[in-house]
Amino acid sequence: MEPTSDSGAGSGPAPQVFVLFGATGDLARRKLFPALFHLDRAGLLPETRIVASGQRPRSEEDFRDHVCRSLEEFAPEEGDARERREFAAGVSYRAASTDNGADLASLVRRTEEELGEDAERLLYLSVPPSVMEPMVRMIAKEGFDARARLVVEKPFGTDLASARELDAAIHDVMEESRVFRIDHFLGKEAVQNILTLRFASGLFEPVWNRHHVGYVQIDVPEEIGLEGRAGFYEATGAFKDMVSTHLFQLLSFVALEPPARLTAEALRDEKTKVFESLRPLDPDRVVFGQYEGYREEEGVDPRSTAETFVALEARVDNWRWSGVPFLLRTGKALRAKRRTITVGFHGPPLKMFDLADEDCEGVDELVFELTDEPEITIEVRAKRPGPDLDIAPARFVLDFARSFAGTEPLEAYERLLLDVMRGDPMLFTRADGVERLWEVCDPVLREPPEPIGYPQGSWGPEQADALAAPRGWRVSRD
Ligand SMILES: NC(=O)C1=CN([C@@H]2O[C@H](COP(=O)(O)OP(=O)(O)OC[C@H]3O[C@@H](n4cnc5c(N)ncnc54)[C@H](OP(=O)(O)O)[C@@H]3O)[C@@H](O)[C@H]2O)C=CC1
Ligand SMILES: O=C1O[C@H](COP(=O)(O)O)[C@@H](O)[C@H](O)[C@H]1O
Repeated sequence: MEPTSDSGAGSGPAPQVFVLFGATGDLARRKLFPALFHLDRAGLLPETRIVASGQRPRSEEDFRDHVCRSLEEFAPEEGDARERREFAAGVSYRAASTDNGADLASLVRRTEEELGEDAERLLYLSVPPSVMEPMVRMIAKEGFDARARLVVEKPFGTDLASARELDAAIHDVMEESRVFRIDHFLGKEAVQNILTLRFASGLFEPVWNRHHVGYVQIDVPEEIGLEGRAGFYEATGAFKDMVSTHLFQLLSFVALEPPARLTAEALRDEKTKVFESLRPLDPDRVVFGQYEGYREEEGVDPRSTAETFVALEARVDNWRWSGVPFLLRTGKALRAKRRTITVGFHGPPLKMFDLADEDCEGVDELVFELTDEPEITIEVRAKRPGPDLDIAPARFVLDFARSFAGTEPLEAYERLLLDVMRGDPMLFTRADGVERLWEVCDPVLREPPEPIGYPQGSWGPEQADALAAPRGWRVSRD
């Protein structure tokens, strides 16, 4: 997707000093180093020096080994051992804390001088929510902010008050146009296809409303459990980790009105209007769960009430969506990993064929699978080949492989890192939208439901199925 005007995107990005706070963490090893490595090998990365930082001192050699191991584990298909070592050799490491970043700051200045005077500084905050605001203050104190772009990882505070404090701290040191609040789900190819399908063709928009759509489901079950992130997860939980962030961002792409122009501000204005129209959540329409065995995980409080599963119903109170339930679900240690958006259309108004009553109630579903190689299908009914008029479910499949042979999709972080370097904020979230989302979530934060236990490998607590009645969760039906 190419922005048309106010995004600030230029030609090729300038050389970058990429300062990664939280470089010893899970996100860095799982996604960020593999993304940078891939961009580098694909020739898409401008000349870049990575300056990595965690709170504990480590030797540079030790950290480079850590980078190589991360690449081996999370990008096994990419390059060979020599290329991994060469990439890691370009990474430097300095410890920094929220109180002291002096060593790191002087390394960044030296690196910048080596890279030349047109070098740009990119500060990436991949640290837990509790550390964000003090880290921003430290960055200001050490003078890191000069000419920098700042990338802030979700969840952007943990409630309305803390989000406002974080924004205030950021705006003390940097203007909003330099701030990139990253939600990597918006970098996924299939998510951008929601916009193209809706607005680059005339087929869907006329039926994209309450008259034709019966429900929307945004369903992101995960098979993985804690993956050693107890510290982060105990303080954050599934609701703030996934729902108030990724799942609501996806909802905004499904629900937004056509922007007047394809510019970053016009698109983000429309997203914010969706958030403004969201009804504050009703805790009676929210189910929390916790997988059995969670309390025995290393680092978890044996009496923890952290939720590892959330299912809820959201309502967008505007003329387009009035009466249409938006059902959101996510959780850890579930039966399958999926990231699926389903738009369920009303069935035919009259029973012409010999179908059961429930089959007339909306099996026409448009399904987006948010995989790196996007999959978009439409579930309808068709005649089963043969002598009788047998009706059976069948699907249209968007044939990306044939339509776009020879092209390679970018993984979400790859795409978004490039966007930051190009100065294009279109796929990043804005402070007003984030603050409104915390208002919408406030009733649940104040009155969180008691998490209900569920077996690992299941679809979560049964109580979540009632939310999606009568048809149930599409992903559980597959
Ligand atoms: N993990 C994931 O899959 C995803 C995570 N995110 C977001 O990324 C961010 C980081 O998450 P994740 O990597 O999982 O978290 P981790 O807990 O795995 O890592 C946290 C990182 O922050 C550093 N850190 C913690 N406290 C301090 C401090 N007081 N001063 C300096 N550094 C500190 C840690 O350093 P040290 O190791 O030295 O303690 C570590 O490098 C979060 O905002 C999360 O929401 C977003 C998308 C996906
Ligand atoms: O932000 C997060 O996202 C991941 C899921 O991302 P995906 O791209 O692998 O689907 C989730 O596992 C993690 O808990 C969360 O912090």
